[in-house]
Amino acid sequence: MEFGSKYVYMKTADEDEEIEIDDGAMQKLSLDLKSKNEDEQVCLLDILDTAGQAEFSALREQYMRESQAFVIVYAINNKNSFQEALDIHTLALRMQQVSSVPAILCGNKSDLDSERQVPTDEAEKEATARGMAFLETSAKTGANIQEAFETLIKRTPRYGSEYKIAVLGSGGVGKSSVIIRFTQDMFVSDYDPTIEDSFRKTINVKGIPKDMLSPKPKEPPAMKKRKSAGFFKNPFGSLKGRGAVSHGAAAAPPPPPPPSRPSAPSRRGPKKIQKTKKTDGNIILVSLGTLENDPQIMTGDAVKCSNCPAILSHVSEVGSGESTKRPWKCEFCDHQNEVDMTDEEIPKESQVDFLVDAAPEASSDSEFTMATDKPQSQAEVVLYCIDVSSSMGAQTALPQLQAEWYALRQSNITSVSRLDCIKQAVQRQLDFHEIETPEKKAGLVPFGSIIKFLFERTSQVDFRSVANNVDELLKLGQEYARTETLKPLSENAETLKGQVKNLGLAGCTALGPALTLAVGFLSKLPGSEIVLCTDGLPNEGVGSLPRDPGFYDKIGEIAKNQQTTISVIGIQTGQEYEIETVSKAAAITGGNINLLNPHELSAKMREITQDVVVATNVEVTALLHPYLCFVSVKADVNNKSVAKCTLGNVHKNTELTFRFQRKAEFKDVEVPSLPFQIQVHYTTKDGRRLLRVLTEKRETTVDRDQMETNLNIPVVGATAMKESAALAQRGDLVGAKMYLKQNQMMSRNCVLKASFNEEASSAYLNYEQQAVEMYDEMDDEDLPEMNRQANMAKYQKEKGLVKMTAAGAGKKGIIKARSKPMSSLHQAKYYSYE
Ligand SMILES: Nc1nc2c(ncn2[C@@H]2O[C@H](COP(=O)(O)OP(=O)(O)OP(=O)(O)O)[C@@H](O)[C@H]2O)c(=O)[nH]1
Repeated sequence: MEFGSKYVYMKTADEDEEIEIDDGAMQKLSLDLKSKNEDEQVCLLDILDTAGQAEFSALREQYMRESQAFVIVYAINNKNSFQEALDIHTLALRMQQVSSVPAILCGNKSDLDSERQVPTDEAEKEATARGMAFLETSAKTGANIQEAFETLIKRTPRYGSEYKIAVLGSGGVGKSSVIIRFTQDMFVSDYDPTIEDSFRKTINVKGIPKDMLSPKPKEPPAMKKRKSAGFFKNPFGSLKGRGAVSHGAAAAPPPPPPPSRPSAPSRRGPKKIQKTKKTDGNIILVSLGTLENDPQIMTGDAVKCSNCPAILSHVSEVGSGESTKRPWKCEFCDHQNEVDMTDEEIPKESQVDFLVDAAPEASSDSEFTMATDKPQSQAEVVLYCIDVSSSMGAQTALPQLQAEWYALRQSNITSVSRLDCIKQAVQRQLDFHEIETPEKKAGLVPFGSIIKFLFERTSQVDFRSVANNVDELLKLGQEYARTETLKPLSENAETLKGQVKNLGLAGCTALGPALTLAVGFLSKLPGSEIVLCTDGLPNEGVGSLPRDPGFYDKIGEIAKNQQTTISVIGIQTGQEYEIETVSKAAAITGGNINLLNPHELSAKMREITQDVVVATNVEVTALLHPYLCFVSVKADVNNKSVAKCTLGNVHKNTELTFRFQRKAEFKDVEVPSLPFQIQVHYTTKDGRRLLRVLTEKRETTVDRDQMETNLNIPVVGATAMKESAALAQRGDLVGAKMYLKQNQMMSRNCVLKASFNEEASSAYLNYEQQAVEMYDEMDDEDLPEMNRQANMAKYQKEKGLVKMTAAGAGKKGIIKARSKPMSSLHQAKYYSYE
């Protein structure tokens, strides 16, 4: 549990001041970061860790165009990676259409000198000839890591304190390791290929040459276009056109990058002034991904107050007395309880777990007996529902860079079909699961005008007569679950991969029926997942668009109730309405929604599997002291101090935020501190039902200054963006913009009052950067309002924002710190992909 401010701000809704905000473009508030030493500059590095594997290289084009400076990495014990590093440099120059670019070539893994394949002098000579700086580094020992980034900064023209840097190089050379060593001073020895990650770090650099400090006053193209850390993964960003789509035609050259928009609004009328109440730091943020961690289970049951929902915790004061009748005055409602517990049974930590139900024994007489001997456990099944309708045959031209890259490697691929991309992506996923989680069961549900279940064997589903009836389709799915066999990947991965390979195009798009059948099939397998891959033009049976948009809410609810997650991988077609409608089902179940260029499919598939379900059937109760009430969450009708929400499946990155304020009727009561409690009921992967109780006590204040100076900017920022996105999605774009601005102002005050505390300012700049981008999207008059609203989905769901906005180094790397090493088998397979 994290709070928006160190202090609970004790003002009621009516009491606090109003401010006036205009709806003009959101400006970056110039916060000039100054170092105490004159010859030193504060530099805020926004570092992008890119994918090394060719599989993910479609995104490189964007990095290369939009970054200001590059760290190009090879491994000294890998000759090929050196050659590739040089090729990457060549492409970077070509993409930026310049003859030189700020870059440093890093020969990483210098600690492995005995395996050296690239002589130092050869590499240095090449780097010098190409105008790059050069250093040999070791992420393992830390040698030259800091120096590498400082050297790069000294060669990069300074336009404000922010530097956008991309780290490029082949797979496995140590790009992520170099960044993690630099930002967090640690070394991660396991290998897990990166898709894309962002990190931030502020450093002071001495001795930046004068010509870099006052470069020509032209804005580098890079600075405007590249999204900041954390928002580069932009599922809906493609609405604005990324990559070119052509139907069956030969490769078309990609469109030129969109010109950067002037920041001043051009067509808008005079600025509107809005009066609004000041916002505050009364926020609680709960990261539910931690449910994955091993629970520290208390002996005995949770002890409840007999008057309110509170549970006895480490902040409770339990009097001494006979062991069976010890007094406990509830810190929430003041009720005098008598409890029967020993000192050992009183929680000592702010977070404790209680066992509610042991894992059910596997029984053989369950209604659905799967054809394996093992009992079906949680999160063990993933169904890929794959659209094979004729529109999936449309060809997409490869992005320019990727085409050049292939050309460089003597392959003349210039375009691929949507279905080809999906096939490749699913095959990779099967490979991945086969090695990493061989016990997992996977099945394919291709759909066009016919629907098949491709599990151990192939069955064509006879759904025609019930194509327009959700209940009948669900039933049919359930029937198939009784008869169809899903075998673990260790036994049938090869068969499945063969089936994927042979998928062919087939007529119309019975998307709704296929999805319903899949949901029906999984009805007795809580924690399972459906990955729906489609270009989103459903035109047969339930869910046909535009006839039946309500279907997607309905099927989403059904899936959520049975604890099935639906994720959507939508292909960019220009028909965004359809895909957004289909995606509602995913939003309801807490699944991922991605709309993307076909080239990014495998990356997305991988991302989905990395964002695993950590707990199912999750129910959260948040409890405030009766002096306080929740704002804008569904609080208990009779008791505004209790909020409940049912979340279903929870992923590693699921976060909940609550806002609260003082109740008007307790305006004059003085109280030095107040308790807060979050109770989470959840089912673990091994089937146990647990209750996690988080309790904290916080000091109060009525002094706005004290509350503001002690803000937790990452928490405030993350909440502001989420809530603002929610407002925009509900159609209140103006309210959303005001809200964002207001929080920006409050956070800025914090930084100013905290007298330029480095951590706070760096956290602020990070938040501001993201908020300005989000604001610009809401303000984008080139986009229809509906699309602007829809764009906000990504902000609402944006993962790891808090980690990203954390002061100083982005903490994402730590989250990424791989819990499980990738097997050497997987690595070998991974490297062998063409
Ligand atoms: N000995 C040694 N091993 C390193 C060093 N840097 C990275 N490694 C190891 O090399 C492997 C790959 O490192 P990563 O940082 O994941 O490589 P990457 O370039 O980000 O790889 P992709 O994500 O595929 O692009 C890991 O097992 C690291 O522990 C180093 O300086 N010395």
